Amino acid sequence: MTAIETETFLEYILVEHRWIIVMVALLPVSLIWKIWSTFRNYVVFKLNSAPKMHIKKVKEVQSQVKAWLAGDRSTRLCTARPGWQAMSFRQGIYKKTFTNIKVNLVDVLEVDMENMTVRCEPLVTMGQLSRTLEPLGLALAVVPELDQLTVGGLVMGTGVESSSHIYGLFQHFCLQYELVLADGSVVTCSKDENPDLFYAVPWSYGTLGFLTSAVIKVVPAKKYIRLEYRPYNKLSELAHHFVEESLKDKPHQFIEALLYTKNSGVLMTGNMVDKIGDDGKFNPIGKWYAEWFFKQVERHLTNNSTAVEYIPLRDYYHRHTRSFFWELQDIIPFGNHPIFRYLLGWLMPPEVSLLKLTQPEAVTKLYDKAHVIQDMLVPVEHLEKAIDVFHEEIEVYPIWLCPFRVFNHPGQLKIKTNADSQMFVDIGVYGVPKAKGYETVTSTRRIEAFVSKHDGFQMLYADTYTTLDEFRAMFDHTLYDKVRDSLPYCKDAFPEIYGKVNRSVRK
Ligand SMILES: Cc1cc2nc3c(=O)[nH]c(=O)nc-3n(C[C@H](O)[C@H](O)[C@H](O)COP(=O)(O)OP(=O)(O)OC[C@H]3O[C@@H](n4cnc5c(N)ncnc54)[C@H](O)[C@@H]3O)c2cc1C
Ligand SMILES: NC(=O)C1=CN([C@@H]2O[C@H](COP(=O)(O)OP(=O)(O)OC[C@H]3O[C@@H](n4cnc5c(N)ncnc54)[C@H](OP(=O)(O)O)[C@@H]3O)[C@@H](O)[C@H]2O)C=CC1
Ligand SMILES: CC(C)=CCC[C@@H](C)[C@H]1CC[C@@]2(C)C3=C(CC[C@]12C)[C@@]1(C)CC[C@H](O)C(C)(C)[C@@H]1CC3
Repeated sequence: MTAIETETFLEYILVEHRWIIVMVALLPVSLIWKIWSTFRNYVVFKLNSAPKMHIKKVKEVQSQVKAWLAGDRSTRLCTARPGWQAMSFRQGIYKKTFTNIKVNLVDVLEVDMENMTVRCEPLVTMGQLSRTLEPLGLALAVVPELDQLTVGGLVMGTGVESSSHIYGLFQHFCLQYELVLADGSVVTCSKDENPDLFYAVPWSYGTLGFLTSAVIKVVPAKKYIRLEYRPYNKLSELAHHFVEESLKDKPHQFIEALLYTKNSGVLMTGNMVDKIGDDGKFNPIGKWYAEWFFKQVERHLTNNSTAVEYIPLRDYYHRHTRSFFWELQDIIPFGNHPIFRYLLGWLMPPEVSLLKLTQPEAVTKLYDKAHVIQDMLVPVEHLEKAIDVFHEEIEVYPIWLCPFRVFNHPGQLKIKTNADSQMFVDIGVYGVPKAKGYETVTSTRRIEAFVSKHDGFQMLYADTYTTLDEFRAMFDHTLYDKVRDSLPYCKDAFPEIYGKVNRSVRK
């Protein structure tokens, strides 16, 4: 990485040898935190008190909003969840000036086996949910892979994973939302009840109301994933098969690809199975001693032959958690070394919140200057062209490729076709850019322009450098504006989406 000036000795250690702080302080504290939250979840569940408490907890949210309403309304509203706890690189500066509403709703409320749904409060995490559903033989239709992602963040933002080519984004398999609005009322919405609000909530980033629960579709789950790895040494071939697999009438249940260079990558297709077959080996990739998943996948490229493995379901869902995709290698460079894995692998990964809390200004500057974290969503037919552009502008590998379907619903994600849905690909670039002449703002802006021109979208947990007009051109605000006009006090209480996601309101 580029050298950056540091002011104190502690800062020097944090920048140049961040792993020391991580090993000495963050990993042990993370462990204590994990033990506490597991214990707390267990007690709450055993006492089964959460469903009864839900209405009371929603009333607490309402009374905070009503107190704001009764005041001079000179500030706006956001959740009180501190920025360092959120699963993105940035923290919202607006949290300091807006009135913070405590939405302390952390529980799984109900699993409805008949209707195949789960009702959750917004702070339920993906890890908690997959643990809850697994013993019941169920899973979310799509499980965004990082354990700490929350239902609230995924509903108000978006979620995507390797089964999204079938089920779509997180919003596409959410059936109902319960919200506290700016006038202090509680409403529920679904495709049949308050449909405008229902379709405007996804990608609204908490600018229409506070989510207090969501009903989400679940699917039957099996014990293992049979995963087939297919290496390619030509981008056009990989892209062709990637698109072909995603568009099949009866596609594999999971599709994902990792590109290791512009022309080499591994396509993975998977299906749930109950038994381990004899055409491949059992690989529990979630075990503490297991090699990081993206490193294991890379080996299939070197072997240059198709291979099959059987992976336990939860291990598969959270396969990128232990190494934060490939981001942890910049923080703990020896994190994948066998000695480290066998001795301390069980402590991994460190809590993102603790990493964020202890991140000095100098590291933030370093990431600003010489690190990319972006997910760009483009119609799948532009995959090859997009990789060319990404290679020229950024040159970061591995690249994450995940196909997903966007259904032709009203809302901010407008597709330019009359068909029921359109296939997209999420191109995830995370790492240190190697492209000559890379400059954060100008290069990202060029990529954003390419994505917009090709009817794509940018994921907004990442930094957007678009102007308000460019942003409004990328995301259709017609329904969103209509809903904001119709909801009492909404515009007083919340800024527009852009006001919460643009680079200048985040640090
Ligand atoms: C309907 C339902 C409501 C829940 N409510 C909450 C909640 O309010 N707050 C919270 O923190 N956690 C709740 N949980 C469970 C919780 O999220 C996880 O179980 C928790 O993360 C503990 O995981 P574990 O791996 O330590 O427990 P584990 O012991 O591995 O798994 C959970 C245990 O719960 C049992 N179990 C699962 N579903 C049911 C059910 N419907 N009835 C009886 N037993 C069941 C499983 O058999 C298993 O023994 C709920 C789960 C369900 C299914
Ligand atoms: N695989 C995937 O799909 C991945 C997705 N992500 C992204 O990460 C984000 C989720 O991270 P997470 O830490 O869970 O969420 P965050 O705390 O980052 O919240 C994201 C947004 O949702 C709003 N929000 C959250 N809860 C509520 C609520 N109850 N009511 C109203 N608004 C709410 C927040 O508003 P406020 O600012 O007021 O708190 C914020 O604008 C999403 O944007 C998602 O796209 C990241 C990695 C992987
Ligand atoms: C749509 C998909 C699959 C998105 C995956 C996004 C991940 C790669 C992102 C989400 C959270 C994320 C921004 C994060 C980081 C890297 C990239 C992550 C893991 C890191 C770990 C980079 C190092 C930083 O110092 C810090 C610890 C603050 C962040 C935390 C969040």
